[in-house]
Amino acid sequence: MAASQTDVSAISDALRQAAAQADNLSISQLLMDTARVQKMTATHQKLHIDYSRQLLTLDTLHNLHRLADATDLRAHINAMFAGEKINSTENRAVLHVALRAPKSASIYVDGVDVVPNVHKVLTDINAFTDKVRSGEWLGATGAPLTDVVAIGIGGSYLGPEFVFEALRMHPPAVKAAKGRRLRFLANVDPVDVARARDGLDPATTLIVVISKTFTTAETMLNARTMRAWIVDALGPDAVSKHMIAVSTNLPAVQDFGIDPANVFGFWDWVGGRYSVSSAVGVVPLSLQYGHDIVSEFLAGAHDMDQHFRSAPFDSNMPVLMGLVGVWNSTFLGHATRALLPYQQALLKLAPHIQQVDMESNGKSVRLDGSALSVPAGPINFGEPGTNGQHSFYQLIHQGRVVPCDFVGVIKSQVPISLDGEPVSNHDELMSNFFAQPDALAFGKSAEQCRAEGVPEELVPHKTFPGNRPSSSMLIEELTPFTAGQLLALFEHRTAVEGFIWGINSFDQWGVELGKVLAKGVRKQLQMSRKGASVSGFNPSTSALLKKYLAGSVSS
Ligand SMILES: O=P(O)(O)OC[C@H]1O[C@H](O)[C@H](O)[C@@H](O)[C@@H]1O
Repeated sequence: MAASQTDVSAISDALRQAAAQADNLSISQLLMDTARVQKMTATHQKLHIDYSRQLLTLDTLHNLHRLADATDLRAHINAMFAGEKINSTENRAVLHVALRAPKSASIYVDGVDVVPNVHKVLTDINAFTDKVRSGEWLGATGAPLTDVVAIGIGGSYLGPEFVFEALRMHPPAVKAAKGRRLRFLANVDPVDVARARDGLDPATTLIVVISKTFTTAETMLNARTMRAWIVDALGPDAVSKHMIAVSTNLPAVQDFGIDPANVFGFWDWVGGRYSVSSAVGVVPLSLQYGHDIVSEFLAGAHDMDQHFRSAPFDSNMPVLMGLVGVWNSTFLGHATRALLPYQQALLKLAPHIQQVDMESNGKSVRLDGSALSVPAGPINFGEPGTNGQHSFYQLIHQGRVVPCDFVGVIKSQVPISLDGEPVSNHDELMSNFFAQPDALAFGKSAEQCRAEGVPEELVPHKTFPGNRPSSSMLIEELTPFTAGQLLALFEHRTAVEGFIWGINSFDQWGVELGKVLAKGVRKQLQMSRKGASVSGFNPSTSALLKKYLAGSVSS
């Protein structure tokens, strides 16, 4: 994939020049150009995005598209879908798209079509989860397993929780989940263990241990803790009825003592943060909602995969969002971006996308190991609106500039209209969704404040600079299908940005060092609990450890 370096440099120079002059642009004026506004939208089925509030002229947009071409974006996308080993530091393919491909598709890795294996696992999951849900699979006491604790962390937790929450109040999902509970246990903190099993009875609980590697320290300790909870209550033989696993490491699962017949596999070409469409998400979500709902979710993700793969770039949602991201991050120099869903069901979207994006693109070197002049991916954060408005929006209106992605839903999953109220609850929510992007874009001048009679000494405090970029996305309805589309859309935005930056978005070496250092601390704590003194750490860590071991901050 030989991108033309000359073209990339020339186009980047043009974009840098445009960025240097961006202060002279006014979003409020750009918004008066109807043709531009129409051009800066894209609709795909029940999703619509409007990025006309970006500090972006049509000329600059054109140059961003040229940058995509010069960096061979199309070839990178094709290579990903073709199963090429684009995760070069781990020599792996990147094929989460294969997890939602239809049976009729063929995708080869090392000469093997992976699609039949994907569908074999899905069929096995459907058979197992049907048995649990119907009461054919019973616990050790003969009671049905109505509750599930899904143990896993990072990619083995965040995606499944996002989908679980997105569908919790979706009426068909509510019906399908009747009488069932799904809890997640991610943190190794004993408080999280207590929260996960609070009110649950081992006799009616199924534990799903989810770990790609089956070596993650937190997950393994939580698995042992929950196994002890089952064994203490029901005896050792109960484990085979009450514990199942999802992993790529079958020997380790067997060593742990889970029946190999109750393990659902996936593959090294599924990155942890891209694994919600694998057994990682499908097992807990099917236990809760049944496989029809999960199939719709996978179909939605597949639909977005197809759109990403085949739509022309000027109407390709993930590509357009990625180009906007590159513009804001690399050229305008914004270090952060906010994801602001005006939809409580999407409360776990931002936490999930934080991992998808920051673990993928939080890199400082290119694929060839050479240093980037500026780090690649931005800091992502977010909260549902309107909650965020009462929390951090002060900063995004009058403090630092944070490009925002607003997400709104047209039809509520559960509409409420109170007699006597001027608007429905959902209209109230959405009034804020429509108002905030304009508040950011237009701001409020000192003159406007004065015209309103604001006392002169308060004018600087009540002025809003405006000219703050955002995009607004509308989803017709939040369903399993659109939740799948949304997930894949954000996954692919991250890939687009990474491809243009020339980095490997699919490894995560940056998480290793802390894990290694924790081993030394763990050993020290173990020895110190038997009387050994603290040694081998720097003065700061030694002092902190001594206080911890002494149980007091004053020692
Ligand atoms: O699924 P596991 O192997 O337990 O890994 C869980 C998580 O831990 C790792 O540290 C990585 O940062 C994540 O990408 C991964 O999803």
